[in-house]
Amino acid sequence: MMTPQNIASVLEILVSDRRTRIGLLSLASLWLFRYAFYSWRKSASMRRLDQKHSKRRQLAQKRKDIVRENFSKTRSAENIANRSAESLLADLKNGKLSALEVLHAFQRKAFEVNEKINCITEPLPEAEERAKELDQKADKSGLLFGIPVSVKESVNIKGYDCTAGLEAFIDEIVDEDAVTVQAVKRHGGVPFVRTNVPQSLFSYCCSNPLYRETLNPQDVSRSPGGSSGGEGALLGGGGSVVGLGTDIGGSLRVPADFCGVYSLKPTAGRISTKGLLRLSSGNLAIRGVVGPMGRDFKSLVLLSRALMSPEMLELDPSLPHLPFNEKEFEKTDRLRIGYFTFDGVSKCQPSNVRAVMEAKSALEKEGHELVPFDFPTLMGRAYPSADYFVRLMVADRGLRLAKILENDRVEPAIQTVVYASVIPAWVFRLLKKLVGDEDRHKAVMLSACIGFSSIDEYFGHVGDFLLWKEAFTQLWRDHKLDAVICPVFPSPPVLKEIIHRVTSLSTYCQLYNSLNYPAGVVPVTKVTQEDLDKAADPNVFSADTVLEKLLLESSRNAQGLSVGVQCAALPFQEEKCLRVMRELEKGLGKM
Ligand SMILES: CCCCCCCCCCCCCCCCCC(=O)NCCO
Repeated sequence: MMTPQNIASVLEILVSDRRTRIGLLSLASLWLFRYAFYSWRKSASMRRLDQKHSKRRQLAQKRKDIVRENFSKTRSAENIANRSAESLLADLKNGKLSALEVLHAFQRKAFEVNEKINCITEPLPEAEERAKELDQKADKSGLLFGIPVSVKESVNIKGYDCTAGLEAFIDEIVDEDAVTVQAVKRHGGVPFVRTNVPQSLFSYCCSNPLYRETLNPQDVSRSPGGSSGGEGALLGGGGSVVGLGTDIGGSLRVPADFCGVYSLKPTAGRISTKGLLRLSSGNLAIRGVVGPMGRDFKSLVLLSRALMSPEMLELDPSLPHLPFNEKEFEKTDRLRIGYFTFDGVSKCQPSNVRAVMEAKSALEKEGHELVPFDFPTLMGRAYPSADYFVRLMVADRGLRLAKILENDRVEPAIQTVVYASVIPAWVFRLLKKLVGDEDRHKAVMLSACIGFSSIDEYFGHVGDFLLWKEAFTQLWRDHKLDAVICPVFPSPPVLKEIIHRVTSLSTYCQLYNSLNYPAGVVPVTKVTQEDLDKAADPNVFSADTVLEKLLLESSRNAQGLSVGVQCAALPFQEEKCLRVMRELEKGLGKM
């Protein structure tokens, strides 16, 4: 038996022998040398990385200086940046406003907002020339003529690197604008700033080692959400009126909800994704999309029209020929709309349930029929929807992401994906057995960590996923629904300290990515003290899972923050989706 005495005597024998002593010493020195070498190599590579970041930030600063000098020449025009795209467009077309003065007003405002919440990565100095060119034009017919448009950093802009905060892409200059940016330009839009994102876009945060953290314009202790967080924050802060974001699991919708603005996640295949950072483009089960965001509803519609215009279709002929259908959007007949406030996975706090119920009343006021659509109960349980989503999102067990991040600093939000990928799947399989299904969020995450042991298993899973999608659509048809309204997120905007932990709570958004249905966000209400009192009362609301408890903590002092609602329609029915959003706006008295 190994007692301390035994060990001591073995050690004594070992060190008493000269050759063993030399051998042990050599081994120890070798190990020390190796350790020192790797530590030196790691710190040298981190120093190189810091230099690379700092050089890139200097370039962004240079661009800021150029732009600041340009807009400083024009007098301050706060009232221009406050106006909707529709009202600006009218004056740009009748010549009361020039594209250059509108651009300068938005640049000034965007810089002002950026000082407080760090939402732009850099401005686009070439916007100055573009605005001047537009001012020389006799033909002012574009849908976005002279309107400044902000663009998420991961959307390609010719002459810039699109990094998503990843070291691997710094200084990789792209040679063509994304199709959506080209479409914006064809319609006379003026891309003017690039907005911040979380590292890799694979989270609902908005922080990366290169451009650092963006804060929520409504409350700087909170996150603007992600991944189109810089966009949401800039729009919510008033520094832009329309912008481009992307979404594979809620990235257009969570930031819109958290920042009190509007967005539309289109059906994958409706708007061209050519020219987006290709991080998850190989995932054909859950497809990433690019879509519009707006400070107000009409501005959102304006950009939606441009992004679904014949001009966009001409730029990407691989898409089905479905130009924006004005007739469908303008229809006024009575709609049958389903609603739900629990998806079977993430329990909504009282403020978020109330938002849906107020949206329901608003739509009823406009003459529409609202019916409960309790799909989790009707389909057995909704747990599979979240489970399908996460498992398919990391079907490679995060290996691709881990490889891209090999020489990078890794943000907390994606550390789980990167570090869990080196742990064998059987460990998670065992853990899942031990933990069970009671904590729904833990169970979903553990499923994701297990991944697939063969392509055969993966194909089988995708096959089941397709059947689940069919069953959902059938249920929708059985209920004769035109659309559905539901929460965007289960709580008000989240504190920045915990935003990296909410991945498995964003199930209301992920649902429509799994289904590939269009879904838009409308801000409906603001959190009240009464909502918070109800949330804190265990007789009214009980948080079930560890993460729901965390969210509840995070909602303290959230009074006054915006809460939105999602409106969804069947695939390729973006116009109907926007129509429901319009009806909701009317019912809420905003139009
Ligand atoms: C061994 C594998 C470890 C995985 C553990 C962690 C599970 C993560 C589950 C999946 C995460 C999915 C996050 C999706 C966020 C999407 C945000 C978004 O919409 N981004 C836009 C991209 O254009």
